[in-house]
Amino acid sequence: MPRGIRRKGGKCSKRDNADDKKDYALYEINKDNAKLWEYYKKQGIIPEAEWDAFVESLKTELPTAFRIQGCHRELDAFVAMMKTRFFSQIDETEKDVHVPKQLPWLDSAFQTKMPRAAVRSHPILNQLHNFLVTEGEIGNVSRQEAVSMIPPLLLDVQPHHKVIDMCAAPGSKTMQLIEMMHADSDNPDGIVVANDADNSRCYLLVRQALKRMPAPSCVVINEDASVLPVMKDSSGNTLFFDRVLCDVICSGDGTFRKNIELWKSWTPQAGLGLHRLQVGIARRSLEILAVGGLMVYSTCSLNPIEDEAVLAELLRHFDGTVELMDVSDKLPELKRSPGISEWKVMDRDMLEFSSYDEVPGRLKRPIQKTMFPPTKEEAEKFHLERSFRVLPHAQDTGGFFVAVLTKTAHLHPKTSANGDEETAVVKPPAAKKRRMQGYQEDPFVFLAKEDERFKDITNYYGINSAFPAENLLSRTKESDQKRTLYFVNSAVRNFLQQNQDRVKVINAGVKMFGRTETKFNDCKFRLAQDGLKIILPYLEKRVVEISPDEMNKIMRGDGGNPYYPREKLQCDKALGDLQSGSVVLRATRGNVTKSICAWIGQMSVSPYISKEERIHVVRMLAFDTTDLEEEMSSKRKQKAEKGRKDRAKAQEANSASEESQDSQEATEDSQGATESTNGSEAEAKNEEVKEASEEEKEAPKEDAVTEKSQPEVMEH
Ligand SMILES: C[S@@+](CC[C@H](N)C(=O)[O-])C[C@H]1O[C@@H](n2cnc3c(N)ncnc32)[C@H](O)[C@@H]1O
Repeated sequence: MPRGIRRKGGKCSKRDNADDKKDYALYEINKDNAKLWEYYKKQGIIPEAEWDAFVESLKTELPTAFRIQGCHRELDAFVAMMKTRFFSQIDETEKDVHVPKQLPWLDSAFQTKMPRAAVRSHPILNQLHNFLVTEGEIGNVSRQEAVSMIPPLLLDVQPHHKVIDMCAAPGSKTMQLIEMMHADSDNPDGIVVANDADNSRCYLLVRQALKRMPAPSCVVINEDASVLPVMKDSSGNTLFFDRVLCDVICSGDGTFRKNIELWKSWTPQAGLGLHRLQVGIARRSLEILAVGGLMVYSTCSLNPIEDEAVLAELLRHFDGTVELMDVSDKLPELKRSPGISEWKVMDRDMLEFSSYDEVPGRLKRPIQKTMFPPTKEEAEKFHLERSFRVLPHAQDTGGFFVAVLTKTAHLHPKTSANGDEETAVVKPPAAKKRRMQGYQEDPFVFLAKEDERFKDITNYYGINSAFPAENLLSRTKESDQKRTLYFVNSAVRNFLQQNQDRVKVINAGVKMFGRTETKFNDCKFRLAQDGLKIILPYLEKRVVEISPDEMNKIMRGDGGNPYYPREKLQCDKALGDLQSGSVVLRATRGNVTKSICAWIGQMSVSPYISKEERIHVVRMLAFDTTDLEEEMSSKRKQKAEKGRKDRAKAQEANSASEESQDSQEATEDSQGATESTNGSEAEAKNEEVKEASEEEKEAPKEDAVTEKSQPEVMEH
């Protein structure tokens, strides 16, 4: 099944996986596919001398790779702590035990082999594993394939750029784009638009990327990228992007090492069925690219039909206004193979055609003219050798294809009456817009200047006048005042104001103030940890410095009770004059400062952050967290076990209805690309219901009269 495609309803793929897993347990999977070997031998992509290494590598399990997200200020301290605390303790002389190695082309990323059995039997590997999971939950670590980190690195994203990620879910590259944009500031001027055609995968992106790394610069939209509507900039002109990431849906044959089910199913049809959509998405990407901007086209397929053939068709269509860039000097440590200008076109039965004229009528639809290699003259102009492949055996990774393109002029420039060339024309999509499905999102409503809510907030927290309050919004149809307030930067604000009726917006904004109802304070809004980094520089009240020791105590709670008695804390004096309610506690050790949202009552203090975040704070302030990690890991296991049992029960109950889907699913082939755009409405809705209930869980109880009524500590 093509990468990024989910079969209708998602049920079949889940059951297939379950069956596959059963199969793997009983039999060794046969890592062999005659068509695959024949196809790639004929393409000449792998030098003869490297063929055996290539085959061997595809058959070996992919190492685990992870990246330390660089947009938290303590990147260096974090990496140093990880090396001392874990890497230096690992004894490589033991069987199957490896120290993670830095990726040659990215200092903040590591790759290692961590077989389950070794993790189970070696405490230090177990601790490292728990650490990666905990830090992954709060966005400090991202588990991501090594090669998948390459495309954003070649986009050279700057803080002021307008960036769009055309096929973004589940969002690992979107996170990198955001991270680059936020390298120097928590509130940069640029925008990252993350788009995906699959509605439920948009919510997956929100959950996996933005919940972990909330960013005021990011907006998630749900459109078919090949027919993306024209969007407008703040002046009402066509919106062009400085950077476009086009990491398209593909057959995924670079992922054999990870997706072992591909061994059974792969045929050349996988690539043939996606070529047209890939061209469509990439063409639209170039149409909305600004002159002088960069676009990266990437796939995790080694197939030239999905790679060079798509590029050749783009270069043909854009007729000299678009060029492939020579990026051989970028990421110098990355071993790569240059793109090719000649390749073979074969049908699913391995029948080979040397030109489109040879293709019989019955195959003229699955095999398109644009799949064939360029003519000699075209090849000289196109420089397809500037694109590149990363072959799995070159650096023990997955396989990947990347090309960087730039635009030198608009294809259809529009000339104004006085003769000056205006920006260009981006035509509305040629194809009819597909009817998108999914949950009907509430609108994004910005706070009016005179809004009473913000007046209360300003007085209570001493927010200085430089804070851009006009960038606060709530999600509501009516003038419901009781809602969470989110913050976006000015670029996202302009985007929403101009485009929320043009494209389907799924998500934008960092939670900054949550509604709280207590009789004890004058402000009905508490600070939310997600938005703290942004608002902190503007807060003139309710920020309390405490010692690292006291921060450690508060994070751990008092014998498991999250409400830490004030009488046991030195900082009680510092808290003394403050009215009960939301505060920021700040502690510094060395060059690490940690600020967290908390709630102070008459008698106690409690942190208002997730468990993972509490462990992170304790760790970064140089305290041992082994006990906390172990406790968390055992809770995770219990939860997973319960989930497994619940799923098994549900599966039993559903088995009858699943049977009836079999025949329908058997007819699905690469048409799945179209179906992927439909998503699953029910799934999306479920997701939304889940989000809503999470929100409720977080909300403090109404009108408390006792200490107990303080907000519940979040447990994600
Ligand atoms: C390879 S995945 C993208 C992976 C993502 N860039 C990342 O790094 O996490 C391809 C994505 O394309 C989406 N997709 C498929 N057809 C699409 C279309 N016509 N327009 C936009 N997205 C599409 C799929 O839903 C899938 O999420």
